[in-house]
Amino acid sequence: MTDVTTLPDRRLLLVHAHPDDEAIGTGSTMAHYAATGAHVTLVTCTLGEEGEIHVPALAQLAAAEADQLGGYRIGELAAACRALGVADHRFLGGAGRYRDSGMMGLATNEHPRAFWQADLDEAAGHLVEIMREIRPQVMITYDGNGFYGHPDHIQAHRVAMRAAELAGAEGFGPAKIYWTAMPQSVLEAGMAHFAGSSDNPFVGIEEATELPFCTPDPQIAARIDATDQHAAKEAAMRAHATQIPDNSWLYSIAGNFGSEFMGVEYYTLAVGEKGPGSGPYGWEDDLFAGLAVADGPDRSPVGAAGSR
Ligand SMILES: CC(=O)N[C@H]1[C@@H](O[C@@H]2[C@H](O)[C@H](O)[C@@H](O)[C@H](O)[C@H]2O)O[C@H](CO)[C@@H](O)[C@@H]1O
Ligand SMILES: [Zn+2]
Repeated sequence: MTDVTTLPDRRLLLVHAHPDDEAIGTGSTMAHYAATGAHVTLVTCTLGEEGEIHVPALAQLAAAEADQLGGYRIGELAAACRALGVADHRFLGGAGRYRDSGMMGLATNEHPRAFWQADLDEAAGHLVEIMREIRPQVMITYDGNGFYGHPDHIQAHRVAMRAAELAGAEGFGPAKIYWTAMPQSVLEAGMAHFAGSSDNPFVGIEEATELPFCTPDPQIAARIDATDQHAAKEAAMRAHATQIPDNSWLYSIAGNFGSEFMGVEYYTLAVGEKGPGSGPYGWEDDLFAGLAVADGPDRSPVGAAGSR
């Protein structure tokens, strides 16, 4: 059990569904806050047992074969966390407690240990104990649709929000809760890039507004430009080699539909007061903006110039 008085002033908790999500959606944000002295805790809810395998030599690890992909992805995730400079990583309920449910509608959703089948309060209880220990001021997870509708992402949202409610009732819930998002203007500028990516579950969609993860620009609360950390994010994504082949749609997502923007990540604010921001919609450039710890000694400016 960590003594919170020994931790840095700024403490960020991220709740993700599978090994790879942390890099794709929040890798630069994690690397930035780790590099500037905040304590970053990553909680991953499953081992990703049902994932595809884009490394031919590992094909027999698949769920329908040796069913060893989950264990292998523990190693990929450890390498990704090293690349991001994040040392505090936990699996929700311990490694292997909750199984990857597979894509929505598949029979794997019904597996008795599938995260999609988890008892909400039991799963949230594991996260409450991490919040009790770390006392994060800021939490990041997904919106109610899980960003793109995957059952484990939807469940991660539900569990994270329930845990924050329970922790809040005991006085140690996060003051600000953000959900990952992509602004409509960014998606519209990169649709051609997105349409040309591989293994894309949304292939054929031509209008950005038809993508489930499209958020109108005025609803975005924070734009974290950690472009100086884009190499760390790319290294973390490469660590997830079984999941993210070179031309994967996930590189489009990670790079905001344009690899030159790999270091910029966007969020809506679900809980808490938005702090000072800039631009036409007052986007924050720091997730701790408005909190007493925002001006801590280890704070360094985030939010380079940059148009997206
Ligand atoms: C980013 C993410 O959530 N990845 C999940 C997802 O992977 C997708 C899945 O394999 C699908 O079949 C592919 O078409 C798609 O390209 C993948 O992104 O779902 C997996 C199974 O639940 C999960 O292991 C993976 O981490
Ligand atoms: Zn995922």
